[in-house]
Amino acid sequence: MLGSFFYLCLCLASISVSVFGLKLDDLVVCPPNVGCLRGTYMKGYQVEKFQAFMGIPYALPPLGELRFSNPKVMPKLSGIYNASLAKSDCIQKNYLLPTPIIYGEEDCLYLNVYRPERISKLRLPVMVYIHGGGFFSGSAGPSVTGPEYFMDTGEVIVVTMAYRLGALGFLSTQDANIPGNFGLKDQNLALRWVRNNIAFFGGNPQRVTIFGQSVGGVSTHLHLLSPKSQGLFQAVISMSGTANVPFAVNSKPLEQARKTAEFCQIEGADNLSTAKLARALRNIDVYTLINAGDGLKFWDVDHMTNYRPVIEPVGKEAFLTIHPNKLLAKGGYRKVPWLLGTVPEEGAVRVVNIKENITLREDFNSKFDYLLQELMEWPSEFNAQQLKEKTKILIDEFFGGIHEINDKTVQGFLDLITVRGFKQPLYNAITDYVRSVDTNKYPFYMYSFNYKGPVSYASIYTQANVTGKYGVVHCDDLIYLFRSPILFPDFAKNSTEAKVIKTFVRYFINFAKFGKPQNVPPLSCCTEEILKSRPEGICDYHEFINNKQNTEGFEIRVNDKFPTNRVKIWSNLLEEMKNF
Ligand SMILES: COC(=O)/C=C(\C)CC/C=C(\C)CCC=C(C)C
Repeated sequence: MLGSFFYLCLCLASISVSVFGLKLDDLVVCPPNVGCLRGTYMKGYQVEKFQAFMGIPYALPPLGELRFSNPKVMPKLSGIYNASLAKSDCIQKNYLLPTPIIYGEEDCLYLNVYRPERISKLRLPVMVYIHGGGFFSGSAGPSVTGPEYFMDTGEVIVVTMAYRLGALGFLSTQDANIPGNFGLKDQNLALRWVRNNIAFFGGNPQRVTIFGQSVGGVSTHLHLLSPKSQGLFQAVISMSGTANVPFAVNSKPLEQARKTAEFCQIEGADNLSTAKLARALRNIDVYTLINAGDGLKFWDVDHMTNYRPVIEPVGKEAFLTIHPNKLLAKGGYRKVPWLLGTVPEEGAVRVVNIKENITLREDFNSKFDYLLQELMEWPSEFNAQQLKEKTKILIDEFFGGIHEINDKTVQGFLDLITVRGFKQPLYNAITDYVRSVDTNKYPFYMYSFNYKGPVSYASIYTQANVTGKYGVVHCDDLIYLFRSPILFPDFAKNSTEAKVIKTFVRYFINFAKFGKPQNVPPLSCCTEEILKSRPEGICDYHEFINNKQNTEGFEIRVNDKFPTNRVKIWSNLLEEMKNF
């Protein structure tokens, strides 16, 4: 009896402060290199409570000289740090909302750790979430990225982190003065924090899954490609974003840094040395800096994502030194269990507001060919004549030859952005993978979240309530993974949505635990031959879909349909994948 009492104390000593084996306080955790953190209890969605340690600093505040610098490890905290409150989001101008305003803080490099109330002696799998938001917006906080549904299971530890956004996260002079990729380096440092400290919360640092949505998905894929992130995780879930999307890499960062400086009224912005440019940009008021990003827009809020990851010169601290497309084509990255996710109407993230806002739509239609061409982000090697011809092919294919967004053509517009922005990159990422990796040894998995519920992000993207009108849109799968009390009301506990949450969260947790989906219909292994043999499809994937006929109201089935013909139209237009 006494023996097991001491054994229990020994286990608990690593996760909470103890004196002579007596726990002082469950809510105080003291990782030796971090210092002591006092967390709080939060209410679960189905369970009574779980523990939250929020606003933990993982890097020095990136202020003053540290603005546009690689993140620096946070020194050990003294005393007992109050980790019971979430910190502000990273300062951002959120172009995803119909009226973008600036909010948040420049001092924002904090992370949140959530764990079940009762921790077993077995270390729990850890799931680290990287939020999306186009590299210019998003939140790691519990009012948008609430961990309640994961905590209801009592089976995992969830970590969310904030990372620098927009110019502060991604502006670059492409040299040592402002190397860029700060947002990704922040994520990397947060992952290092998890590896070094999560055991003190009861987590298993050898069983870490990173998952992210949209540019969070892009980020997860980039971590898979970057040697800097080697050894920091054991599985990856990339939702609605891969490293080869057209908004993943900035091809002209220095030009953009100079333009930003010009819009900040910095004198001589276009010919200052990069050292002087960096000094001047470090001294600019943060609101002026963020508003300067508006000057980079060619129309309304487009391109939505201006500040992006960059290819850095080779160096000790570089995160990405080779273009992701090259790495993907060569298979030059680590092989860990990989789950890819998508939704049917990804393109709605931009299309809904253009269609619903009459002023915007009319303005778009008044310069339709020009704006459509610009939106497509063609590679710079095509000349004006080629672009004109390629745009015509798109208008014929997706708009039935009609040069206008209207009720008849809107679905075509939606399909166009969906395929160009998300599905063609997804298909290419898979093609590259099956070409270069033995998928019998290193399989990957895919899901499509098609469940149509009573709320939708479509109504967040525009002023009107358009839930359902555009189908299942970009971010809608998040509704069933994270509680977002500032965006959506809670679902009734006995609703179909509550069941979807339980099932979808379980799907993710099983992947984190076992490296593959469990207790769902099996998928056949994806090979190059299978992919090639399905001109109207893709390899098998799990589809989450409504089903009024069964008691659950939804089902998971195996599907293989994909807009492959349109993917190929794009691949031809981009002159990619000639031999596939
Ligand atoms: C939550 O959303 C995100 O993280 C991502 C974005 C806001 C980027 C959305 C990107 C587009 C609308 C552009 C798609 C790209 C082309 C059509 C070239």
